[in-house]
Amino acid sequence: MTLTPALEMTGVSRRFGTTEALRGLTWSARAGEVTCVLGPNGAGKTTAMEIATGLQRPDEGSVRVLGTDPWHAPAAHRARVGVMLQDGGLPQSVRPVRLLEHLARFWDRPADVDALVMRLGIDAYAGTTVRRLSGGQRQRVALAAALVGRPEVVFLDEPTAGLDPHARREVHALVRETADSGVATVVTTHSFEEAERLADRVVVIVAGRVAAAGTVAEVAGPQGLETAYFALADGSAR
Ligand SMILES: Nc1ncnc2c1ncn2[C@@H]1O[C@H](COP(=O)(O)OP(=O)(O)OP(=O)(O)O)[C@@H](O)[C@H]1O
Repeated sequence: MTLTPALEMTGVSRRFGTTEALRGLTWSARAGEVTCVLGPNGAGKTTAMEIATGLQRPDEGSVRVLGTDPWHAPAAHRARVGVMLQDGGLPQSVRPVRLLEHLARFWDRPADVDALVMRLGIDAYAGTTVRRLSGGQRQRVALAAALVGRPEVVFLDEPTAGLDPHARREVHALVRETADSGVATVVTTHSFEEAERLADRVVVIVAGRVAAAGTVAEVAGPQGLETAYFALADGSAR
């Protein structure tokens, strides 16, 4: 495990017209750890993920992922970063296994597609095009797509939203293993239970700023994560 964070965001601001989505956001994530990002709807979590993956440019502040500014990063950097965003962005008319095999060819040392497919239960609907999959099935394909390149840093935006309990358990195990293999694994979630179960570190974003960050025990304190979260979210008015 390295001491230099795999991700460092310092003083990042991002405006959309009059909306200040991020207001001096400062946080980091380390290799070999699951960092869970919590925060109310509209707090800026997705914007932070999109900036970290180079899809958006911050108006102010500094961003380093594996030591590189993601906005100006070359293809070789992007190959080291996996991302699963909300709404997936998957091509619609392809069958899932074919899609994953296609994606795997972009990398020198991809994950074993068959193993990933079995692991996430994608084999059960291998013959169905992405368009016809349920939300949860599509979610699992998007997760597999984020991991197939064996990234060093992975951003998973609400990877278990809408999943049934079995799929959620499998995703949790896969997220844990991914982090244990040395990957900096950043997971946004609205579930306290998920954060308590998965997170090595928690970052709570409220109104575009970090309201608290640390281990689950540090952020939760004696009253538990849920109570601490509501105190933070209610205490930081926009
Ligand atoms: N492209 C955009 N144009 C205008 N406003 C935007 C855009 N993207 C995000 N916003 C606004 O920025 C703020 C932060 O949005 P963001 O999606 O990052 O929040 P979030 O924490 O991911 O929310 P959720 O939990 O609902 O996914 C919101 O007020 C949102 O309306």
